[in-house]
Amino acid sequence: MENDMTQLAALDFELPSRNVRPLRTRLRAVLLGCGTVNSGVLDGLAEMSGAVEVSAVVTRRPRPGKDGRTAWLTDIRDAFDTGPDLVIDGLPDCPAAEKALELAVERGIHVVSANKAVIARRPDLEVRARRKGTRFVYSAAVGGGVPVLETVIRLTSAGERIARVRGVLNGTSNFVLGLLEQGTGFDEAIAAAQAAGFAEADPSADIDGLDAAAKLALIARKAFAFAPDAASIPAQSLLSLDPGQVCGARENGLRYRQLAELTRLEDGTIDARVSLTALPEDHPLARPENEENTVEIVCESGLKVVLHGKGAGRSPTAGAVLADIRDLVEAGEV
Ligand SMILES: NC(=O)C1=CN([C@@H]2O[C@H](COP(=O)(O)OP(=O)(O)OC[C@H]3O[C@@H](n4cnc5c(N)ncnc54)[C@H](OP(=O)(O)O)[C@@H]3O)[C@@H](O)[C@H]2O)C=CC1
Ligand SMILES: N[C@@H](CCO)C(=O)O
Repeated sequence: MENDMTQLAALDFELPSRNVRPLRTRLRAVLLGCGTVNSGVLDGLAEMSGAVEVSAVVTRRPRPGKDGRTAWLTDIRDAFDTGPDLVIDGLPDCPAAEKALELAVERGIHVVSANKAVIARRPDLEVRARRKGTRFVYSAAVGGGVPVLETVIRLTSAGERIARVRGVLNGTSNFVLGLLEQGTGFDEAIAAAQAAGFAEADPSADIDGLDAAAKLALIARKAFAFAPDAASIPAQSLLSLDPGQVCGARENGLRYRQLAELTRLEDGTIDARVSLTALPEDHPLARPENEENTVEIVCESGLKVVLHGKGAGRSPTAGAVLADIRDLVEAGEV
């Protein structure tokens, strides 16, 4: 057959380039943590045409003292004393992170965070930031590079009522299940997820479904204006599965997935759960491989949106953090 592609006439239209377009404002930022996520953010900020000056980076272990205009510190309060407009939180779930976000909100500093555990546990921080008129955004906290919260927000802004959100929201558990299917042992599989930078500082959060539950709590805020307690969301641990069961299921055309689910019930209440489910291998939610996430959003109108992509790791997650930063700078709020 001849080439059957339609030739489209090109209009004179200049595509915007995010890399070269100068941003309107310049802001001072503090990076909390410089591990998997924030090391990628730091690299990305260097390419933002000088729109963001990093006044300090805080890590747990000391690093060389000063790098250009950036101070490398181990004390979070010292970093706040550099007078940031923005705090970029790439800390693990820990009391220091919770205190840092409290301090940022108290001082009227904008927050971009990837720290779903802390944000889920402390809905008051977002509420207080909103009252103060400062940004408190966390796109990277759910789905890594997959725009889950962004899509939910967009759908509700368009007047859609969300009925259900369901999918694989934890990259580590998916990665581990994939290795178990191939006969790898549990400990080895978790160690591989840690080495790849997918797992939480305490990987039991991934394995026991707590990370997925925290993500459901954040989705519920945007989908239903409701802040459930993530700790009360029932979650089934991967440890309840025998690795042989995972292998055996695969041989029979089934794939175990850690499924996170949020449903608006007829009486208006919200049901949330994280469970391990053996799905037929051609089921759309069986599709994510390795650290990928797949999420289905169903609206009462019948509209269904399926999102799929890398749910964890340096580059996709840093990309989502950088997009939040760029939105903030472009909005000219700093
Ligand atoms: N990794 C991923 O794929 C994703 C992670 N997230 C979230 O992003 C956040 C960061 O994750 P990730 O980058 O993987 O974590 P890492 O463990 O790679 O990095 C954590 C960083 O925080 C620093 N740190 C830890 N505790 C303290 C403390 N008490 N005071 C000062 N600094 C501290 C560490 O310092 P040091 O370097 O000295 O150890 C390190 O630089 C977490 O909340 C995670 O849930 C969200 C989406 C995806
Ligand atoms: N530990 C998380 C990081 C991304 O949120 C995961 O594996 O999904």
